[in-house]
Amino acid sequence: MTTELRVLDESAWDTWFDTLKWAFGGHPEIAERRALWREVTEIDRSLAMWDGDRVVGTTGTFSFRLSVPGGSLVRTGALTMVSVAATHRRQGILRRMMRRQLDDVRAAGEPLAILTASEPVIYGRFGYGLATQYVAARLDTGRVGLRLPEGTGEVRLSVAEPSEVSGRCEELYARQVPCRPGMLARSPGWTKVQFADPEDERRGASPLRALLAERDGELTGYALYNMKPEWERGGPSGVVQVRALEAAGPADHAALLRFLCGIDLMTSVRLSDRPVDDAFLHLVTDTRRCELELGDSLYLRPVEVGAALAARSYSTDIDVVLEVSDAFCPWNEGRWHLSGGPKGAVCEPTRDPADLVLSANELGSAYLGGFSLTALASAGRVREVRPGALAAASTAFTSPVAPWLPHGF
Ligand SMILES: CC(=O)SCCNC(=O)CCNC(=O)[C@H](O)C(C)(C)COP(=O)(O)OP(=O)(O)OC[C@H]1O[C@@H](n2cnc3c(N)ncnc32)[C@H](O)[C@@H]1OP(=O)(O)O
Repeated sequence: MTTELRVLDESAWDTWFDTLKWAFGGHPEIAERRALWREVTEIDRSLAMWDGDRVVGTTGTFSFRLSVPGGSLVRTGALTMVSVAATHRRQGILRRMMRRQLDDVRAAGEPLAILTASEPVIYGRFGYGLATQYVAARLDTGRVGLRLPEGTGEVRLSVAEPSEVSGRCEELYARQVPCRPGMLARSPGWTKVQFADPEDERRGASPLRALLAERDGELTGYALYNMKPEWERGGPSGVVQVRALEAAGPADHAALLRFLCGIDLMTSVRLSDRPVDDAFLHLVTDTRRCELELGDSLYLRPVEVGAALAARSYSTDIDVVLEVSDAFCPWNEGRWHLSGGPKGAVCEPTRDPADLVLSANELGSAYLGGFSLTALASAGRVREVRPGALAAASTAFTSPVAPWLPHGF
Protein backbone atom coordinates (compact mmCIF):
# COMPACT_ATOMS: atom_id res chain seq x y z
CA MET A 1 0.00 0.00 0.00
CA THR A 2 1.38 3.44 -0.93
CA THR A 3 -0.49 6.15 0.82
CA GLU A 4 0.24 9.85 1.00
CA LEU A 5 -0.89 12.35 3.63
CA ARG A 6 -1.67 15.81 2.29
CA VAL A 7 -3.43 18.97 3.40
CA LEU A 8 -7.00 18.81 2.10
CA ASP A 9 -7.62 20.38 -1.28
CA GLU A 10 -10.84 22.37 -1.22
CA SER A 11 -12.13 20.62 -4.36
CA ALA A 12 -11.82 17.23 -2.60
CA TRP A 13 -13.97 18.18 0.39
CA ASP A 14 -17.00 16.11 -0.75
CA THR A 15 -14.97 12.95 -1.33
CA TRP A 16 -13.16 13.53 1.97
CA PHE A 17 -16.43 14.00 3.85
CA ASP A 18 -17.89 10.86 2.26
CA THR A 19 -14.95 8.81 3.62
CA LEU A 20 -15.75 10.23 7.07
CA LYS A 21 -19.46 9.52 6.67
CA TRP A 22 -18.92 5.89 5.73
CA ALA A 23 -16.47 5.34 8.59
CA PHE A 24 -19.23 6.46 10.96
CA GLY A 25 -21.70 3.93 9.55
CA GLY A 26 -22.95 5.85 6.50
CA HIS A 27 -26.00 7.24 8.33
CA PRO A 28 -28.60 8.93 6.13
CA GLU A 29 -27.47 12.30 4.93
CA ILE A 30 -29.02 15.51 6.24
CA ALA A 31 -28.17 18.20 3.68
CA GLU A 32 -28.33 21.07 6.19
CA ARG A 33 -25.96 19.31 8.57
CA ARG A 34 -23.49 18.52 5.76
CA ALA A 35 -23.51 22.17 4.69
CA LEU A 36 -22.78 23.25 8.26
CA TRP A 37 -19.81 20.89 8.50
CA ARG A 38 -18.54 22.29 5.21
CA GLU A 39 -18.84 25.80 6.59
CA VAL A 40 -16.90 25.09 9.79
CA THR A 41 -14.20 22.89 8.21
CA GLU A 42 -10.86 24.70 8.31
CA ILE A 43 -9.57 23.44 4.99
CA ASP A 44 -5.94 24.38 5.55
CA ARG A 45 -5.95 22.49 8.87
CA SER A 46 -7.60 19.36 7.45
CA LEU A 47 -5.63 16.34 6.29
CA ALA A 48 -6.48 13.68 3.73
CA MET A 49 -4.71 10.35 3.40
CA TRP A 50 -4.74 9.35 -0.27
CA ASP A 51 -4.37 5.88 -1.74
CA GLY A 52 -4.23 6.55 -5.48
CA ASP A 53 -7.34 8.61 -6.23
CA ARG A 54 -9.18 7.53 -3.06
CA VAL A 55 -9.31 9.35 0.26
CA VAL A 56 -8.78 6.63 2.87
CA GLY A 57 -8.18 8.76 5.95
CA THR A 58 -9.48 12.09 7.26
CA THR A 59 -8.74 14.42 10.11
CA GLY A 60 -9.42 18.07 10.83
CA THR A 61 -8.39 20.67 13.38
CA PHE A 62 -10.48 23.56 14.65
CA SER A 63 -8.77 26.71 15.94
CA PHE A 64 -10.58 27.19 19.23
CA ARG A 65 -9.99 29.22 22.36
CA LEU A 66 -10.53 27.15 25.47
CA SER A 67 -11.45 28.57 28.86
CA VAL A 68 -8.96 27.45 31.53
CA PRO A 69 -8.90 27.89 35.34
CA GLY A 70 -8.41 31.58 36.07
CA GLY A 71 -10.53 32.67 33.10
CA SER A 72 -7.96 32.94 30.30
CA LEU A 73 -8.96 31.77 26.84
CA VAL A 74 -6.11 29.66 25.50
CA ARG A 75 -5.51 28.96 21.80
CA THR A 76 -6.18 25.25 21.33
CA GLY A 77 -6.08 22.80 18.43
CA ALA A 78 -9.29 20.76 18.47
CA LEU A 79 -9.02 17.41 16.71
CA THR A 80 -12.10 16.36 14.79
CA MET A 81 -13.52 14.37 11.85
CA VAL A 82 -11.09 11.48 12.30
CA SER A 83 -11.71 8.43 10.16
CA VAL A 84 -9.96 5.65 8.28
CA ALA A 85 -11.67 3.70 5.50
CA ALA A 86 -12.71 0.17 6.49
CA THR A 87 -10.38 -1.22 3.81
CA HIS A 88 -7.35 0.49 5.42
CA ARG A 89 -7.88 0.08 9.16
CA ARG A 90 -5.19 -1.09 11.62
CA GLN A 91 -2.35 -0.32 9.26
CA GLY A 92 -1.10 2.69 11.20
CA ILE A 93 -2.93 5.42 9.26
CA LEU A 94 -4.45 7.02 12.37
CA ARG A 95 -1.03 7.02 14.03
CA ARG A 96 0.51 8.83 11.05
CA MET A 97 -2.31 11.39 11.01
CA MET A 98 -1.96 11.97 14.79
CA ARG A 99 1.78 12.53 14.38
CA ARG A 100 1.29 15.13 11.67
CA GLN A 101 -1.60 16.80 13.43
CA LEU A 102 0.16 17.26 16.78
CA ASP A 103 3.29 18.55 15.00
CA ASP A 104 1.08 21.06 13.17
CA VAL A 105 -0.66 22.15 16.40
CA ARG A 106 2.75 22.69 17.97
CA ALA A 107 3.98 24.66 14.94
CA ALA A 108 0.86 26.84 15.18
CA GLY A 109 1.88 27.77 18.74
CA GLU A 110 -1.16 26.20 20.39
CA PRO A 111 -0.13 24.77 23.79
CA LEU A 112 -3.16 22.46 24.10
CA ALA A 113 -4.94 19.86 21.95
CA ILE A 114 -8.46 18.60 22.69
CA LEU A 115 -10.98 16.15 21.27
CA THR A 116 -14.14 14.22 22.02
CA ALA A 117 -13.75 10.50 21.35
CA SER A 118 -15.99 8.07 19.49
CA GLU A 119 -14.29 5.40 21.63
CA PRO A 120 -12.29 6.45 24.70
CA VAL A 121 -9.78 3.62 24.28
CA ILE A 122 -8.28 5.13 21.11
CA TYR A 123 -6.56 8.33 22.25
CA GLY A 124 -4.68 7.56 25.48
CA ARG A 125 -1.76 6.22 23.45
CA PHE A 126 -1.42 9.68 21.90
CA GLY A 127 -1.19 11.40 25.30
CA TYR A 128 -4.80 12.52 25.79
CA GLY A 129 -6.41 12.27 29.21
CA LEU A 130 -10.07 12.57 30.14
CA ALA A 131 -10.49 16.17 31.33
CA THR A 132 -14.23 16.75 31.73
CA GLN A 133 -17.40 14.79 32.34
CA TYR A 134 -21.08 15.59 31.85
CA VAL A 135 -24.23 14.76 33.77
CA ALA A 136 -27.38 13.78 31.91
CA ALA A 137 -30.74 13.58 33.66
CA ARG A 138 -34.40 12.89 33.11
CA LEU A 139 -36.46 14.75 35.69
CA ASP A 140 -39.78 13.15 36.57
CA THR A 141 -41.61 16.45 36.91
CA GLY A 142 -44.62 14.85 38.59
CA ARG A 143 -42.43 13.90 41.56
CA VAL A 144 -39.44 16.24 41.52
CA GLY A 145 -40.00 19.61 43.14
CA LEU A 146 -37.75 22.65 42.96
CA ARG A 147 -36.34 24.71 45.83
CA LEU A 148 -36.51 28.17 44.35
CA PRO A 149 -33.95 30.76 45.45
CA GLU A 150 -34.85 34.34 46.32
CA GLY A 151 -35.60 36.49 43.31
CA THR A 152 -36.88 33.70 41.06
CA GLY A 153 -40.24 35.41 40.76
CA GLU A 154 -38.65 38.62 39.52
CA VAL A 155 -37.20 36.98 36.42
CA ARG A 156 -39.30 37.71 33.33
CA LEU A 157 -39.61 34.81 30.89
CA SER A 158 -40.58 34.76 27.22
CA VAL A 159 -40.45 32.25 24.38
CA ALA A 160 -38.95 33.17 20.99
CA GLU A 161 -37.83 31.78 17.65
CA PRO A 162 -34.18 30.72 18.18
CA SER A 163 -33.00 32.36 14.94
CA GLU A 164 -34.38 35.72 16.06
CA VAL A 165 -32.56 35.74 19.40
CA SER A 166 -29.35 33.84 18.63
CA GLY A 167 -27.25 37.03 18.70
CA ARG A 168 -28.42 37.99 22.20
CA CYS A 169 -28.02 34.43 23.46
CA GLU A 170 -24.50 34.23 22.07
CA GLU A 171 -23.55 37.47 23.84
CA LEU A 172 -24.63 35.91 27.12
CA TYR A 173 -22.82 32.66 26.26
CA ALA A 174 -19.61 34.64 25.53
CA ARG A 175 -19.82 36.26 28.97
CA GLN A 176 -20.13 32.82 30.58
CA VAL A 177 -17.10 31.29 28.79
CA PRO A 178 -14.34 32.69 31.07
CA CYS A 179 -16.36 31.69 34.16
CA ARG A 180 -16.17 27.94 33.51
CA PRO A 181 -13.07 25.99 32.37
CA GLY A 182 -13.70 23.76 29.37
CA MET A 183 -16.05 26.15 27.59
CA LEU A 184 -15.19 27.19 24.04
CA ALA A 185 -15.38 30.67 22.58
CA ARG A 186 -17.75 30.37 19.60
CA SER A 187 -17.18 31.80 16.11
CA PRO A 188 -20.23 32.65 13.91
CA GLY A 189 -20.06 29.25 12.17
CA TRP A 190 -20.33 27.48 15.51
CA THR A 191 -23.31 29.63 16.49
CA LYS A 192 -25.09 28.27 13.41
CA VAL A 193 -24.20 24.70 14.42
CA GLN A 194 -25.52 25.31 17.91
CA PHE A 195 -28.82 26.79 16.71
CA ALA A 196 -29.33 24.43 13.73
CA ASP A 197 -32.56 22.47 13.82
CA PRO A 198 -32.88 20.26 10.72
CA GLU A 199 -36.35 18.73 10.51
CA ASP A 200 -34.91 15.27 9.76
CA GLU A 201 -33.12 15.23 13.11
CA ARG A 202 -36.14 15.97 15.30
CA ARG A 203 -37.45 12.40 15.53
CA GLY A 204 -40.99 13.38 16.35
CA ALA A 205 -40.13 16.40 18.48
CA SER A 206 -41.27 19.98 17.90
CA PRO A 207 -39.04 22.61 16.30
CA LEU A 208 -36.50 24.17 18.67
CA ARG A 209 -37.75 26.96 20.94
CA ALA A 210 -35.74 29.61 22.80
CA LEU A 211 -36.74 30.43 26.36
CA LEU A 212 -35.39 33.79 27.51
CA ALA A 213 -34.90 35.04 31.05
CA GLU A 214 -34.64 38.80 31.58
CA ARG A 215 -34.14 41.15 34.49
CA ASP A 216 -34.52 44.91 34.02
CA GLY A 217 -34.60 44.40 30.25
CA GLU A 218 -31.26 42.58 30.19
CA LEU A 219 -30.91 38.97 29.03
CA THR A 220 -29.80 36.94 32.06
CA GLY A 221 -30.44 33.41 30.83
CA TYR A 222 -31.74 31.25 28.00
CA ALA A 223 -32.60 27.67 27.22
CA LEU A 224 -32.93 25.96 23.84
CA TYR A 225 -35.46 23.16 24.00
CA ASN A 226 -38.04 21.18 22.07
CA MET A 227 -41.01 19.06 23.12
CA LYS A 228 -41.79 15.47 22.20
CA PRO A 229 -45.44 14.71 22.80
CA GLU A 230 -46.17 11.12 23.93
CA TRP A 231 -49.34 9.40 25.14
CA GLU A 232 -49.24 6.38 27.46
CA ARG A 233 -52.54 4.50 27.97
CA GLY A 234 -54.39 7.66 27.00
CA GLY A 235 -52.48 9.90 29.42
CA PRO A 236 -49.94 12.53 28.42
CA SER A 237 -46.27 11.64 28.95
CA GLY A 238 -44.40 14.16 26.81
CA VAL A 239 -40.72 14.97 27.17
CA VAL A 240 -39.09 18.40 27.19
CA GLN A 241 -35.61 18.02 25.68
CA VAL A 242 -33.14 20.73 26.68
CA ARG A 243 -30.28 21.28 24.28
CA ALA A 244 -28.63 24.27 25.98
CA LEU A 245 -29.12 26.31 29.11
CA GLU A 246 -27.08 29.28 30.28
CA ALA A 247 -27.90 31.44 33.27
CA ALA A 248 -26.12 34.45 34.75
CA GLY A 249 -27.32 33.76 38.31
CA PRO A 250 -29.23 31.33 40.52
CA ALA A 251 -32.63 33.01 40.12
CA ASP A 252 -32.31 32.91 36.32
CA HIS A 253 -31.37 29.23 36.36
CA ALA A 254 -34.27 28.41 38.68
CA ALA A 255 -36.77 30.42 36.65
CA LEU A 256 -35.78 28.66 33.42
CA LEU A 257 -35.96 25.24 35.03
CA ARG A 258 -39.31 25.97 36.68
CA PHE A 259 -40.79 26.90 33.30
CA LEU A 260 -39.36 23.80 31.58
CA CYS A 261 -40.68 21.54 34.36
CA GLY A 262 -44.15 23.05 34.18
CA ILE A 263 -45.10 22.74 30.52
CA ASP A 264 -48.56 21.21 30.11
CA LEU A 265 -48.76 17.59 28.85
CA MET A 266 -45.02 17.12 29.43
CA THR A 267 -44.15 14.78 32.31
CA SER A 268 -40.35 14.77 32.15
CA VAL A 269 -37.45 17.06 31.32
CA ARG A 270 -34.40 15.61 29.64
CA LEU A 271 -31.14 17.48 30.34
CA SER A 272 -28.69 15.82 28.01
CA ASP A 273 -25.37 17.41 28.78
CA ARG A 274 -24.83 19.43 31.96
CA PRO A 275 -21.79 20.28 34.14
CA VAL A 276 -21.20 17.81 36.98
CA ASP A 277 -21.78 20.67 39.48
CA ASP A 278 -24.82 22.07 37.66
CA ALA A 279 -27.28 24.12 39.73
CA PHE A 280 -30.16 21.77 38.84
CA LEU A 281 -28.67 19.11 41.15
CA HIS A 282 -29.26 21.47 44.08
CA LEU A 283 -32.54 22.95 42.88
CA VAL A 284 -34.36 19.61 42.71
CA THR A 285 -35.90 18.06 45.82
CA ASP A 286 -35.19 14.45 44.81
CA THR A 287 -32.18 13.42 42.73
CA ARG A 288 -33.30 9.77 42.70
CA ARG A 289 -36.18 10.74 40.45
CA CYS A 290 -33.76 12.38 38.01
CA GLU A 291 -32.22 9.25 36.42
CA LEU A 292 -28.72 10.72 36.69
CA GLU A 293 -26.04 9.49 34.33
CA LEU A 294 -22.34 10.40 34.21
CA GLY A 295 -20.33 10.34 30.99
CA ASP A 296 -16.93 11.22 29.56
CA SER A 297 -16.70 14.35 27.51
CA LEU A 298 -13.53 16.34 26.69
CA TYR A 299 -10.09 14.76 26.29
CA LEU A 300 -7.06 17.05 26.54
CA ARG A 301 -3.31 16.82 26.12
CA PRO A 302 -0.63 19.42 26.71
CA VAL A 303 1.20 20.00 23.41
CA GLU A 304 3.78 22.25 25.09
CA VAL A 305 3.89 21.41 28.80
CA GLY A 306 5.62 24.64 29.84
CA ALA A 307 3.28 26.99 27.94
CA ALA A 308 0.19 24.97 28.90
CA LEU A 309 0.88 24.98 32.65
CA ALA A 310 1.77 28.68 32.57
CA ALA A 311 -1.45 29.55 30.73
CA ARG A 312 -3.78 28.78 33.66
CA SER A 313 -3.79 30.03 37.23
CA TYR A 314 -3.92 27.93 40.41
CA SER A 315 -6.31 27.91 43.35
CA THR A 316 -3.46 28.18 45.89
CA ASP A 317 0.24 28.94 45.69
CA ILE A 318 2.16 26.15 43.99
CA ASP A 319 5.87 25.37 43.78
CA VAL A 320 6.51 21.90 42.43
CA VAL A 321 8.83 19.98 40.13
CA LEU A 322 6.97 17.64 37.81
CA GLU A 323 8.76 14.82 36.02
CA VAL A 324 6.78 14.27 32.84
CA SER A 325 6.88 11.33 30.44
CA ASP A 326 5.41 11.77 26.98
CA ALA A 327 6.35 9.11 24.46
CA PHE A 328 4.30 10.62 21.59
CA CYS A 329 5.49 14.23 22.07
CA PRO A 330 9.00 13.65 23.47
CA TRP A 331 9.87 17.37 23.58
CA ASN A 332 7.69 17.48 26.72
CA GLU A 333 9.71 14.85 28.53
CA GLY A 334 11.80 15.83 31.53
CA ARG A 335 11.45 17.87 34.70
CA TRP A 336 9.41 21.07 34.83
CA HIS A 337 9.41 23.62 37.64
CA LEU A 338 5.91 25.06 38.06
CA SER A 339 5.48 27.99 40.43
CA GLY A 340 2.68 30.48 40.81
CA GLY A 341 -0.75 30.78 42.30
CA PRO A 342 -4.10 32.52 41.84
CA LYS A 343 -2.60 35.40 39.84
CA GLY A 344 -0.68 33.29 37.31
CA ALA A 345 2.25 30.92 36.96
CA VAL A 346 5.53 30.20 35.23
CA CYS A 347 6.69 26.76 34.16
CA GLU A 348 10.22 26.08 32.95
CA PRO A 349 12.57 23.11 32.44
CA THR A 350 14.72 22.38 35.48
CA ARG A 351 17.46 20.04 36.72
CA ASP A 352 16.05 20.02 40.25
CA PRO A 353 14.84 16.66 41.60
CA ALA A 354 11.25 15.62 40.93
CA ASP A 355 8.45 16.10 43.48
CA LEU A 356 5.81 14.29 41.42
CA VAL A 357 6.13 11.84 38.52
CA LEU A 358 3.38 11.59 35.92
CA SER A 359 2.72 11.45 32.18
CA ALA A 360 1.11 13.84 29.71
CA ASN A 361 -2.18 11.90 30.11
CA GLU A 362 -2.45 12.76 33.80
CA LEU A 363 -1.57 16.38 33.16
CA GLY A 364 -4.38 16.41 30.59
CA SER A 365 -6.83 14.98 33.12
CA ALA A 366 -5.84 17.39 35.91
CA TYR A 367 -5.34 20.48 33.74
CA LEU A 368 -8.86 21.94 33.86
CA GLY A 369 -9.47 20.83 37.46
CA GLY A 370 -11.86 18.03 36.51
CA PHE A 371 -9.83 15.24 38.14
CA SER A 372 -7.53 15.66 41.14
CA LEU A 373 -3.90 14.61 41.16
CA THR A 374 -4.71 12.80 44.42
CA ALA A 375 -7.38 10.71 42.72
CA LEU A 376 -5.02 9.91 39.86
CA ALA A 377 -2.33 8.95 42.41
CA SER A 378 -4.80 6.62 44.12
CA ALA A 379 -4.90 4.68 40.84
CA GLY A 380 -1.11 4.63 40.64
CA ARG A 381 -1.04 7.15 37.80
CA VAL A 382 0.79 9.92 39.72
CA ARG A 383 3.75 9.11 41.99
CA GLU A 384 4.73 11.32 44.89
CA VAL A 385 8.49 11.62 45.48
CA ARG A 386 8.60 14.51 47.99
CA PRO A 387 6.16 13.89 50.87
CA GLY A 388 3.45 16.57 50.96
CA ALA A 389 3.93 17.57 47.32
CA LEU A 390 0.90 15.61 46.12
CA ALA A 391 -1.66 17.18 48.46
CA ALA A 392 -0.34 20.70 47.87
CA ALA A 393 -0.24 20.39 44.08
CA SER A 394 -3.59 18.62 43.99
CA THR A 395 -5.27 21.48 45.88
CA ALA A 396 -3.64 24.09 43.65
CA PHE A 397 -4.83 22.35 40.45
CA THR A 398 -8.50 22.29 41.54
CA SER A 399 -11.05 24.68 40.08
CA PRO A 400 -13.89 26.21 42.14
CA VAL A 401 -16.19 25.55 39.17
CA ALA A 402 -16.23 22.12 37.53
CA PRO A 403 -14.92 22.14 33.96
CA TRP A 404 -17.47 21.40 31.28
CA LEU A 405 -17.63 21.18 27.50
CA PRO A 406 -20.96 22.68 26.42
CA HIS A 407 -21.13 21.07 22.97
CA GLY A 408 -19.30 18.64 20.75
CA PHE A 409 -17.20 19.55 17.72
C1 LIG B 1 -11.68 12.92 17.47
C2 LIG B 1 -12.58 12.07 16.59
O1 LIG B 1 -12.91 12.49 15.53
S1 LIG B 1 -13.16 10.61 17.20
C3 LIG B 1 -13.64 9.68 15.79
C4 LIG B 1 -12.77 8.49 15.50
N1 LIG B 1 -13.30 7.80 14.30
C5 LIG B 1 -14.12 6.70 14.35
O2 LIG B 1 -14.43 6.17 15.42
C6 LIG B 1 -14.63 6.20 13.02
C7 LIG B 1 -14.52 4.67 12.90
N2 LIG B 1 -13.12 4.19 13.15
C8 LIG B 1 -12.10 4.50 12.32
O3 LIG B 1 -12.24 5.23 11.33
C9 LIG B 1 -10.73 3.88 12.62
O4 LIG B 1 -10.93 2.60 13.17
C10 LIG B 1 -9.90 4.71 13.62
C11 LIG B 1 -9.70 6.11 13.07
C12 LIG B 1 -10.54 4.78 14.99
C13 LIG B 1 -8.53 4.00 13.80
O5 LIG B 1 -7.77 4.10 12.62
P1 LIG B 1 -6.60 3.05 12.27
O6 LIG B 1 -5.88 3.58 11.09
O7 LIG B 1 -7.17 1.69 12.19
O8 LIG B 1 -5.67 3.16 13.56
P2 LIG B 1 -4.13 2.75 13.61
O9 LIG B 1 -3.91 1.55 12.74
O10 LIG B 1 -3.25 3.91 13.34
O11 LIG B 1 -4.04 2.34 15.13
C14 LIG B 1 -3.27 3.03 16.08
C15 LIG B 1 -3.44 2.30 17.39
O12 LIG B 1 -4.77 2.48 17.87
C16 LIG B 1 -5.40 1.21 18.08
N3 LIG B 1 -6.82 1.38 17.70
C17 LIG B 1 -7.27 2.01 16.62
N4 LIG B 1 -8.62 2.02 16.62
C18 LIG B 1 -9.00 1.37 17.73
C19 LIG B 1 -10.26 1.04 18.29
N5 LIG B 1 -11.40 1.40 17.67
N6 LIG B 1 -10.28 0.38 19.45
C20 LIG B 1 -9.13 0.02 20.08
N7 LIG B 1 -7.92 0.31 19.58
C21 LIG B 1 -7.86 0.97 18.43
C22 LIG B 1 -4.67 0.25 17.17
O13 LIG B 1 -4.80 -1.06 17.62
C23 LIG B 1 -3.25 0.79 17.29
O14 LIG B 1 -2.72 0.33 18.52
P3 LIG B 1 -1.14 0.32 18.84
O15 LIG B 1 -0.73 1.74 19.11
O16 LIG B 1 -1.05 -0.51 20.06
O17 LIG B 1 -0.47 -0.26 17.63
